[in-house]
Amino acid sequence: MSTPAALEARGVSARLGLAEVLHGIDLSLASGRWTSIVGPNGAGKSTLLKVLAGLLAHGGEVRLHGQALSTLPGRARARRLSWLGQGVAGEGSADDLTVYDVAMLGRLPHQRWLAAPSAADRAAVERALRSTQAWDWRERPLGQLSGGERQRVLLARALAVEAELLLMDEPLANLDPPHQADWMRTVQALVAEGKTVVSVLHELNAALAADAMVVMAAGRVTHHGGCGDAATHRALEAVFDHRVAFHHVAGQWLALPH
Ligand SMILES: Nc1ncnc2c1ncn2[C@@H]1O[C@H](COP(=O)(O)OP(=O)(O)OP(=O)(O)O)[C@@H](O)[C@H]1O
Repeated sequence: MSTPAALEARGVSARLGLAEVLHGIDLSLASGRWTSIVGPNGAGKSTLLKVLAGLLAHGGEVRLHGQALSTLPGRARARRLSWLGQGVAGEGSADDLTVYDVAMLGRLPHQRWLAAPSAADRAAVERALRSTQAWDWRERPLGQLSGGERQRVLLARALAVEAELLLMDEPLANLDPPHQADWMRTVQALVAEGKTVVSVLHELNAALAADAMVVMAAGRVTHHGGCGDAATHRALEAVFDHRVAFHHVAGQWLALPH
């Protein structure tokens, strides 16, 4: 790639329980671009994203703009790298918090210990909640929201960090079509500002709108290339048992299952 790498994985392996689920992954993700990670269930996509975020013990090395992630102090890493995980309702201790306070959690890496939020923190939270159209619910507890509403609040929390790099695991889960389109516009705006976005996506058509795609199967990267490249489409066909076909419609690639 001609653009510099925001994130690099070198010889990365990872275990969950007794099983090794990532095997020798080498990857270089371009800065200022949106990369989608796709592959069948169990391929290791979420595990790889957690390793790239520094959230999971692993073999090998992950570098953020050339610096080993393991050498970055936690707060500095949390300011530079924002994480949106799979927010399953009822599993989080945040359910009793208001929407506003959940989004404010995204500002923790910017705040001094026990300090009250600054005007900049409050402005970032308001911007983030407004951009995901969650501002009107700011007084409601997270636990009382629908799945899609909750997802928009968790996205706002990730945006409120205002990090240079955003890692998102299935960000479109539970979102209705207009809010999926809004998410894509948000990502495009972030990339236009020079930020780097990496997202695990099951929705192939959304994933094909990215700048680049990482295809995974059985704990390995089988392909990394442009979303419009024939080689990328062949790699997707291979990992999905030749049950997807690609069509170029109205200026964009669509993948249809068959
Ligand atoms: N605690 C665990 N112990 C052992 N294996 C696990 C554990 N958790 C997950 N795995 C296995 O690790 C592999 C990778 O899981 P991962 O969640 O990274 O896959 P994924 O590509 O994100 O899948 P999906 O598309 O279904 O979300 C899977 O085969 C899964 O069964």
